[in-house]
Amino acid sequence: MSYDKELAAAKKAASLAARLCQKVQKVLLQSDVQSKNNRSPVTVADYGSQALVSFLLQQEFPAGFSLIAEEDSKDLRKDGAQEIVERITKLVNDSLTSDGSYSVTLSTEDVLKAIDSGKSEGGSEGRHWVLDPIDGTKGFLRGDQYAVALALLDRGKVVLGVLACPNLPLTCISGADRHSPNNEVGCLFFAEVGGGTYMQPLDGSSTVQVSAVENPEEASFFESYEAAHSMHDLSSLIAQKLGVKAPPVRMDSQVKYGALSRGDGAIYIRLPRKGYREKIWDHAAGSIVVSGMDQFHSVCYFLSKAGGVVTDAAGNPLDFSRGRYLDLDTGIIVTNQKLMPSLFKAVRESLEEKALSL
Ligand SMILES: Nc1ncnc2c1ncn2[C@@H]1O[C@H](COP(=O)(O)O)[C@@H](OP(=O)(O)O)[C@H]1O
Ligand SMILES: [Mg+2]
Repeated sequence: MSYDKELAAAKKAASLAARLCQKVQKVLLQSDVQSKNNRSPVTVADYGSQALVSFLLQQEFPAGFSLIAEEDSKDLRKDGAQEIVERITKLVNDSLTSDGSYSVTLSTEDVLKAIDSGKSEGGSEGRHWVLDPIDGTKGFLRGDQYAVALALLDRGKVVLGVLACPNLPLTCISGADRHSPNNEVGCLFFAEVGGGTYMQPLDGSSTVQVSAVENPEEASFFESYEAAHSMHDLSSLIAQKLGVKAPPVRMDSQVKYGALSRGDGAIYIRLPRKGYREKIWDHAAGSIVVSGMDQFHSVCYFLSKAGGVVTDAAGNPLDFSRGRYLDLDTGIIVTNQKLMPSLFKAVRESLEEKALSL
């Protein structure tokens, strides 16, 4: 089955949302940033991105539309939030107008409704879109990396994924190529089941060929920038056992999956503390961008030769069919098939050494 129409719509929606985010990141107002009740930050760009993607996908695929997305409009419907809702609405309408192919103007209520369309519970039946409107909000606020991450599930499996990464350089971010004179940023990664993974500039249309990591021992490994999101001491022990020489590359969001898919690194280790529940929108698009690659279509020589794998820390594939959460007891490991056995050995030994269980 082909998902070409869905992929084209997803690329367009994620690109437009990324443009909205770039605009906000450039001139971030204090009032643009709010705090959710779990105390994590949320911005007008998170809401605007979700409203925009939700609206565009619903226009395109109205029948049985289902979206699982991170944000909801609860805080925006509270007293005193009118001004921020108007700001979000203007951002969404400006983005639609800037594209030229839409002649609609959304009301504030349309925008709130579009945000709330993301409340689906997902599951193993039917099709569900999965959206993180800004993955890496903390990175976004720091002026660092973030991604608009959009995927489609069909009967519980990820069948396409798009990662819009506005601040990721077009060329390799680690190793010898790091000092490339080309400092253009903005990448769009996309993958469709059976179709391979591609990357193109966010504001262009030609595919780019990126450099490849050839020696796994020299390859960088990736982890979260935020120490609260992943145990850095444990991943450093794992890397040491593997003999990885390069220091870890710490970055926010699923940009890590995108960068890994093109060979900027060979390993991504994510080891949250016990009790944290991973959400499907934080991994759906990234996982297919890495694992959707094959020898003929991938932009990445190193991973494509070996094949990208995304599993939990015990080596099981991630299960996206169980609703909004991944419900893993363990962390997430991303690598290629060749490195898998030695990496999992190092993971097991390190967990034992730190007296942590899988
Ligand atoms: N304590 C925690 N442990 C693990 N992940 C966490 C966390 N708190 C937040 N996160 C998730 O980490 C995501 C960012 O990923 P990364 O750690 O790779 O930069 C956040 O996405 P949002 O920014 O969309 O909220 C959030 O979902
Ligand atoms: Mg988010």
